[in-house]
Amino acid sequence: MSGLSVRSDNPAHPMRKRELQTLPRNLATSNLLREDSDDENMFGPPQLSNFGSALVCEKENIGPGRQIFKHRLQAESALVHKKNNDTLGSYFNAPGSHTTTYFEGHSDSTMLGSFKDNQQSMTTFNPPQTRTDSGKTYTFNDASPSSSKLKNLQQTLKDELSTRGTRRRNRRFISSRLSLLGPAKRASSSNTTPDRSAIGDDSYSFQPLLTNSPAKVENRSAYSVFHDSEQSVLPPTNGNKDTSATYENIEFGELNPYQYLKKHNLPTTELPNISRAYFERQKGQNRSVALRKNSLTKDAIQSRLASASASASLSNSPFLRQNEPIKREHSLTKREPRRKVSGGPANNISKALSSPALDAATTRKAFDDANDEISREGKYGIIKTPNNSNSHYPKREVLSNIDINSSSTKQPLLKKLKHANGRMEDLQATTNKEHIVSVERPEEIDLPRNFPNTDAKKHVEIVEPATSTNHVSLKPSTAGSEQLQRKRPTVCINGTEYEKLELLGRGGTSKVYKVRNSANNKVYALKRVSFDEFDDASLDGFRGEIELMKKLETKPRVVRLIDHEMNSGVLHVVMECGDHDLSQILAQRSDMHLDVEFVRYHSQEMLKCVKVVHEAGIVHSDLKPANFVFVKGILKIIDFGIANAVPEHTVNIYRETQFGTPNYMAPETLVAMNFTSDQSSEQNKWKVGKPSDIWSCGCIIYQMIYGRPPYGGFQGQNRLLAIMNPKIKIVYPEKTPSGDIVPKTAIDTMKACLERSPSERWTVDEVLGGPFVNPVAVTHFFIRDLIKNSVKYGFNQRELSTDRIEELADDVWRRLGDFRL
Ligand SMILES: Nc1ncnc2c1ncn2[C@@H]1O[C@H](COP(=O)(O)OP(=O)(O)OP(=O)(O)O)[C@@H](O)[C@H]1O
Repeated sequence: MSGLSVRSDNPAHPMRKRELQTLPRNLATSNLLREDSDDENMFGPPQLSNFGSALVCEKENIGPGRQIFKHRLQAESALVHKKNNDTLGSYFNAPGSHTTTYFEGHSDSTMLGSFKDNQQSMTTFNPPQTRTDSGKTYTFNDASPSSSKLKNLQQTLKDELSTRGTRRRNRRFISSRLSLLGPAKRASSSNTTPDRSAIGDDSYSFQPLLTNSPAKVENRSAYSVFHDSEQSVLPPTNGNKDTSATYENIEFGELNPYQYLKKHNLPTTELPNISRAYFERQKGQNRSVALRKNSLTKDAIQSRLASASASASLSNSPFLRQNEPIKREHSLTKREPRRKVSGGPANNISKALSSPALDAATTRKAFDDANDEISREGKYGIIKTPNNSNSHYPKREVLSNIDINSSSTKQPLLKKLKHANGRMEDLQATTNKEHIVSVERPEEIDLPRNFPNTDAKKHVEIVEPATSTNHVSLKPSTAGSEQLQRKRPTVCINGTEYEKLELLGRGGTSKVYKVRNSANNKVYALKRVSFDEFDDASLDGFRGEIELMKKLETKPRVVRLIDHEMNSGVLHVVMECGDHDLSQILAQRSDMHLDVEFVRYHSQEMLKCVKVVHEAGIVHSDLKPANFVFVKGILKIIDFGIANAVPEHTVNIYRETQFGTPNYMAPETLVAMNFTSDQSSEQNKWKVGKPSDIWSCGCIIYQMIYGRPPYGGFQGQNRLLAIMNPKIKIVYPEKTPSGDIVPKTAIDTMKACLERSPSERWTVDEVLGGPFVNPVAVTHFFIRDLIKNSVKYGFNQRELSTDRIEELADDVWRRLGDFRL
């Protein structure tokens, strides 16, 4: 069952037929058919019209218990938008819909829907089955004889609406174009409606365009005036509604629709039609091209496989592989608008290759232009006239004879060609997967023979020995390192080869290297001292150092001697290698705040080294931070260059030369030297002893706390004079330059080490056991117990001498040391 069913309360009413006959007229006069209605009105909510009014059910006509149905909107929408009667009918008369029962009085309806069998629908609106016009109610029934008329009416409405929509879109499109033209252009556009009489009737023909009604044809034909000479541009349509067919045979050439329109001075209203024809044609062409390219790509793959198996290197050239499967489609390139590229073929190539949006067409054009340039210049041979329009590019057999070495001037262009081909190959490799791009065969060029095998230049051997300049070995770094190793100097000491790795430091007469034993690959420090063979004093000094190191080689706090050799004015001493010396560590912390624990720990380590030397009866006499090195975390003493064995029970020894470092030298060593006028041999000797090393240790502790040695503020010889001058006292600020508080115990220790009188200085054991280096910790319990015992002791011993109190203090102190909290 289909169709619109309108039913009145009285189907036999005489007014019914008449009203039905007047209905189309009402529809025609409704706003739906208004000529000048715009799209918004057309497709928006329907306006109240006569027809719309007719859709309103009068309450009295519906009957008691029935609500007035005012869904004009739905009714009109249904009438306008439903395209077929089936849909329309199903909309109104679908099973279970509310229309049937509505008029049977068994259901109720609201604005949101109707009720049937007490079931409410919130989604389906009741259609306006009853409509009143001028107080009359119409009932549409499928069985009505006017059903066919209604169908026709619906069809007419639909046609009109679609036509009007198309017209509206055209107007919008054209008006936007016109707005771009500016007033003058718009005026001329509108002037494309010339007065026939004024122009001459014979020179113009009127072309009926988009229209459905004769009246519109007449009106619109006024906009379609063309000169005779342009008849072929826009052939007559003979009233054909589908105006796109009018433009089927138009030759656009390289023009786009708009250019075509402007060129032929067509009215802008025709632009949509021309565009439609233009794009329809493009669509067909694209489809055919895509099919052709797909087949070409398959050919290309097969060709590549074939060329890959070929032994000739030239046939493996990407340049040739690229061109082999190419078949030029002349019509295709003709269709594509070509860009004008300035700067010649070279620029074209570079632009094409440098373009981030490199595509097949760009690369192809660069390739073509390069070939064209080669051909024009004629440097590489005679250009053959293309045999046919589909063969414009050189054949691979011809290119195989090109000798790029025959002329140096040819190389840049050929390089460009190769480069372009490489890019084209990459491009094709990519596009082959997509089957959308074909690469065209370049124009045939007859080039000179002996074209070199360019692939041979690119050949890279991986494993073979280097026989050519292009050879690349897998082991360049290994070979390089071997060469470097060979270049490293080696020193042979007592038959053992040592390879010099780096310079660790240098002294007054020596250089110390980090070396590696070639036999066992162990790393050592090698001290190399140059001396005058005939300087007996120096020779004795070096021999004495070696002897001391041998004597102390078992001591863990002395750097271990490995080997030594002395000949030809050079002393080589191999010893265990340290990581950092103490001077490097102090320099690293120069900008840092005072760390008492750091000072305490390194003071301990240093004094332990000195203790070992002193216990061996040796005075180092040149202690300085640089002479202590950390070997695997243990501070060790080095450099016994001016050290001397101190005879047992001897406090001081005297040396004839002074090599010590002034910053850390004890005053007694300087006072004893010949800064006096007396040059006698006795006074010309340096007095050194164990207390001198303690002074040096005091200077190093002072530097660790205050950042510089005690007399570090003096420069040059003034420093020596200041050290010797007893009136110049060493200051011990309570705070460091950076404001850190210096512990009292640290100050006391420094004072004890830097006593001007050697006999008043603490020994190494005293410093090691001192409150700073070896602090004693007490607990609250210990203090409470101490007080308790003291009170008891005092109660019994009312009289206590100072000495007795001192004895008691020493006893407690000793016990605290043993207690070791
Ligand atoms: N065994 C070693 N391990 C690591 N580094 C060392 C070793 N021996 C010396 N050095 C480094 O080499 C530097 C110089 O060595 P050394 O102290 O023997 O020369 P020197 O005392 O300046 O000589 P001189 O006594 O002639 O002044 C040291 O400051 C130290 O940094």
